[in-house]
Amino acid sequence: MSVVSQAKREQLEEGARTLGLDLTDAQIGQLLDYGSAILKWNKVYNLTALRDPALVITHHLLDSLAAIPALGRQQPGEGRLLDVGSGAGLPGVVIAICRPDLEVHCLDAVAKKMAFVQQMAGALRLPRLRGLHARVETLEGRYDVITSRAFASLVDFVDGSAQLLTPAGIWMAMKGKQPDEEIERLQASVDVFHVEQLIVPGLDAERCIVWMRKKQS
Ligand SMILES: C[S@@+](CC[C@H](N)C(=O)[O-])C[C@H]1O[C@@H](n2cnc3c(N)ncnc32)[C@H](O)[C@@H]1O
Repeated sequence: MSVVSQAKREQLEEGARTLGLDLTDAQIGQLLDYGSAILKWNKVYNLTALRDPALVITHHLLDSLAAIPALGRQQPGEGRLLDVGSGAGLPGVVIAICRPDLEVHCLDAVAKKMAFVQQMAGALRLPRLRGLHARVETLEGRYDVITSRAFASLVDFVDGSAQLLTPAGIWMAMKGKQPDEEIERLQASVDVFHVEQLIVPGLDAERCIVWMRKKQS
């Protein structure tokens, strides 16, 4: 853990506490190692525009961690989760660290980003994490939760992944400002059952999760 210092550990621990997360030392260590790896391998894999470790903590790690309590309320038990357009593995790798009960598949159309996620699965000893290289429209499988962060419009996210969601499954779209226009453009077959505002420690920006499911006919 060379790039991220002790000061960053404290920043992450304090942020996690503010979010009400009771993470173990091992999980904090995995998160810091992951943040360090993003910066270390950035030139090879083209993972992030950020260069400052403090910003990786707030904008990537804490921003993703802010969704963990909400995910726990919607999916308290085990299941299969797909993170679409995952890039460096956000939020999928953070979810895999915090929720070892879930099988987490990160998906991206860019092969080298998923090579990085697969590398993280080994380095961070996360046997239930996988990096999948494919376009979402062509993927096969069934998932209980499908997430995305900074991926696409809600319509494109839902249309592209509907074939992958179990009948009782839920979509978790991480967004900035509440996307009212995108919500209006969703098909009538999609039920937006909750829009949840998030506060990210150290980040002065609007964040929300749009929770959706298929309407039962
Ligand atoms: C803006 S990045 C967001 C990455 C990450 N979720 C984050 O929050 O930092 C969007 C990602 O979606 C991927 N992507 C775009 N279209 C895709 C598709 N049809 N199927 C899978 N991934 C796709 C891109 O390669 C890119 O890595």
